[in-house]
Amino acid sequence: MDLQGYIKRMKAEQDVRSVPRTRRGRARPARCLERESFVAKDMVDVLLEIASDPNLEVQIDRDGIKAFIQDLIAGGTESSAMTVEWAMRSSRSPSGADVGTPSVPQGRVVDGYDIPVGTRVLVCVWSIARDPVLWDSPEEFMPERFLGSKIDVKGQDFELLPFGSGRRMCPGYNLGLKVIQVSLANLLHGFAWRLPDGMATEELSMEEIFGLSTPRKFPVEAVVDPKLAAHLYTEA
Ligand code: HEM
Repeated sequence: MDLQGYIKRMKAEQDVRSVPRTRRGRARPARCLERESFVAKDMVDVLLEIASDPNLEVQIDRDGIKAFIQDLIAGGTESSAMTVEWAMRSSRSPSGADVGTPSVPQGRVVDGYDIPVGTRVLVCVWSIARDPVLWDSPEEFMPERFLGSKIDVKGQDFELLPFGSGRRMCPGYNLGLKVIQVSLANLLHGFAWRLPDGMATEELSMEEIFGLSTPRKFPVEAVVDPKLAAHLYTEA
């Protein structure tokens, strides 16, 4: 199957995917999952087929395919999961967009510096996001600083680049933001969260460690109580 054929098939799949519903109008997760793995297997098949085509304008080899899939898995899971964990700070209702601290390096020519062609330039978005010239109390975790702010995370405001910018910007940013929003909404709507007895909010460590997605140094430990009727936690 060629790329066009694959895209057509994906679209047809999407149409089918929107159909299965429970009687209450909810999507049926089991059927969806089956289809997701089917689509993922298809994608790998198509990539392998493309890799063996000598006439392609831009060649992709098996290592390229592996890197691509690794990008999708790492980018599609850890980045969003880490953001949700950072956002789960007791007694606040933060949103995913509040906590963008990427550590994936990005390349740009730096204004005013003579960078020879071919130089690998890494922009440290970590320090830009903590620059006291740009941010008040940059070391403070203050999601509310973004309330009413015009700065967004879509690569246009260079003070905040959690998804990078330009043509190598994260292609999964929309999915990432939605996953974070839905995960947080469900966690906050479905459960009452508090710190373990005797622990004050200020004691919660905000230290981080170096990693692909800047994980917390210490995982959040919280006490969780259900807020909703029991059947709402098990219904498909
Ligand atoms: C909170 C969630 C996410 C964050 C913070 C994030 C962040 C980033 C960053 C900073 C880059 C590098 C951009 C650049 O070089 O300028 C990137 C690239 C990438 N991301 Fe994400 N990402 C997230 C979610 C996702 C998701 C959900 C997917 C896919 C399902 C994804 C797939 C990718 C891929 C394939 C690239 C490489 C793009 C390229 O090199 O052309 N990301 N991401």
